[in-house]
Amino acid sequence: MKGLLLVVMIIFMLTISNINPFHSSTNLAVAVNNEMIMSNATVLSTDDIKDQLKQLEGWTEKDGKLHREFQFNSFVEAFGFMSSVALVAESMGHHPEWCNVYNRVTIDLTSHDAGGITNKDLELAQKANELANK
Ligand SMILES: C[C@H](O)[C@H](O)[C@H]1CNC2=NC(N)=NC(=O)C2=N1
Repeated sequence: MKGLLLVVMIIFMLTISNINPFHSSTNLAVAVNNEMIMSNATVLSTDDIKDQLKQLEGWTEKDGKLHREFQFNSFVEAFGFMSSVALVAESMGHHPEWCNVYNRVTIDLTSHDAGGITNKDLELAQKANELANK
């Protein structure tokens, strides 16, 4: 009887102290999940960006953002490129800062939520290059 009372007391103490052994796995899962979400939005180091830019034709880092200027044969081609990039950006939930003057499109990429350049920016830059070369 005393043993049962002790077990009940321990469970009660753990419950009110928020150390709940039955849900810790859920808490851990949430923590891991948050880390996974955050890992997508992790700001890259200068060295990492330099390394990645070697495989990213035409892109540079300018004012803390990925930067590239595209030139097309016409305004219509430039606008078509922008339309394609816009659809990709929307599907990613990640959007460019850009400007269009006649047949030229200037794109700057940064992750506003994260406060710097992340893998999402590299991904969108690569996809923009693929669309420009189509
Ligand atoms: C709610 C919405 O998905 C977020 O605000 C997205 C939208 N597009 C975005 N685009 C960019 N470049 N950075 C962001 O942090 C960002 N956040």
